[in-house]
Amino acid sequence: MDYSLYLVTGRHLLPPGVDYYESLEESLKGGVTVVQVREKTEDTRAFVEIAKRTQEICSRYKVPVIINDRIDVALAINAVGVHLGQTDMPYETARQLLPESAVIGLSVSSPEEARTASKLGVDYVGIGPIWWTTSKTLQKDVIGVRGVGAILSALSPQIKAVGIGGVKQNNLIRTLHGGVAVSGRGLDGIAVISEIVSSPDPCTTAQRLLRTILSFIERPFPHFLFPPWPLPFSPTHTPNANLTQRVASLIDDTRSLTPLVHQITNAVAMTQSANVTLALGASPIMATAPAEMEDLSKATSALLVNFGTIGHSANRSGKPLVFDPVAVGATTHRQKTAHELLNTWQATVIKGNAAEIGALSGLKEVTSRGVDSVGPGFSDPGEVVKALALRERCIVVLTGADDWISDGQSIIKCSNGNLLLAGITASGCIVGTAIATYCGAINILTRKHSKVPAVDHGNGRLVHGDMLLASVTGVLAITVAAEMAAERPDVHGTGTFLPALIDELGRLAPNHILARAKVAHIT
Ligand SMILES: Cc1ncc(COP(=O)(O)OP(=O)(O)O)c(N)n1
Ligand SMILES: Cc1nc(C(=O)O)sc1CCOP(=O)(O)O
Repeated sequence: MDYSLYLVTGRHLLPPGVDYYESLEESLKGGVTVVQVREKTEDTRAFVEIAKRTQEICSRYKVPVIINDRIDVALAINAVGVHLGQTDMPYETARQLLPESAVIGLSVSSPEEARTASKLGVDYVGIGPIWWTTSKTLQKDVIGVRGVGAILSALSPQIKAVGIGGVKQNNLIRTLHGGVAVSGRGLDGIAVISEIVSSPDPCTTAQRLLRTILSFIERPFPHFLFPPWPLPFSPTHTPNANLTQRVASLIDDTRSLTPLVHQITNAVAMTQSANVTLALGASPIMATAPAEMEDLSKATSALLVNFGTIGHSANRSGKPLVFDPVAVGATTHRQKTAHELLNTWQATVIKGNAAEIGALSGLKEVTSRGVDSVGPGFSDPGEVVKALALRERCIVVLTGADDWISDGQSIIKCSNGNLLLAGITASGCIVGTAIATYCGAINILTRKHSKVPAVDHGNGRLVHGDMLLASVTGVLAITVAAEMAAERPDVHGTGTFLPALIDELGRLAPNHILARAKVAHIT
């Protein structure tokens, strides 16, 4: 069975005047790999008739047919198998009634149901509902892509898995990219009704869906979010150059690339963030009107957002998205919003202090007091960032006395900085600004040198370039400049420190990084 593009039929959702069998044939031409006949209102005789004709058409394309719920109909037409819900006939009974070779799938919507399905030894599971859908009245909560990840983590690796519920072309990449277990296991396919059935051109729609699905399922780097291919940034870079050398060069390159960095941030941080962007040689734009987000996402190099709902445009345009979950642990509202956001768009980098990263990770070692962190700190901060990076499929940056950065594989510890940094407002925000600036610069460089199109989801990547390097560079730029500022004779406290910091960021050069950076590659 090839589960890549699993069509569940829905005759009630066909466009007016479109014949079901013609639409089915078009979707098969487009590459649908398995068809489930789902009839909720027809009587048995009509169901059998529809299933039989469906099977005749599918057999011409060598595509297997599965029957929804009804063992008797599956037996009547000698279907390849059945799909059962949690309240349908028990799996064990269906197994006894059906031929040994029959494929049996089960719907699951929680890790517990996935563990039960694993014990039963079903052939595949349908995981959902991933997104909201009107194709059926949902009895369960939407699980989101992170729910898919949790279910896949609980599922036996032998059991195949398709995702279902509200999957459309515009959320397919997020679904496949985000719906991944911590082990790196992803979905084996996507099941859809309306996106194909209601399409005026089911063949083209199926083709497009399949192309994207295959780019993820056959992805060459299954465990990497950002494959560490060598990036020929400039003549000063060699693929094997060490991290500090590459950071130093990126700081230099950014001044000539002048990335346009879109930032949606707190009023208190806005001026500072804009000044830091300028000092790093980039260009800030602090627009907030929702109506201009789509246009801006095409022109900008990166987006930094604390709380907002505009991440989709950046994802669609293939631009890096830095998420700063400011004080996420401080209120239930912020926690709910952060989870909703992370469910619906893909962050490239999440940056936070210990309380923010702890809240997103569900850890209690550090808690929030407003925007600040209180508590003993994490016993193993490297593992905390690594685990969150794996879960959220992005880079995670934990700021503090030491800064910890991980892409889910490597853990990097940076130990620069000065206590005065903690004394100015929005110091965390400006680290986000610097990271977004370097993500933007890397995005420009990668596109320029590897000649990838503006948006290329062909190989399952949302953004191109080494965003781990960008994150380390952002952290080092601020912390090294902070050391330089604090050492100046004209700096006497936080009041004089802030303008000095902007000055030092403005003159920050590769030699400062090379002389001062304290970077440890933990793994
Ligand atoms: C592939 C796939 N996954 C899930 C379902 C849902 O099945 P079920 O829970 O039985 O709900 P109904 O389809 O019967 O409404 C499915 N049909 N296919
Ligand atoms: C049949 C079905 N089962 C679901 C589940 O979550 O178990 S969601 C769903 C409907 C899928 O249709 P569409 O692709 O149009 O959203």
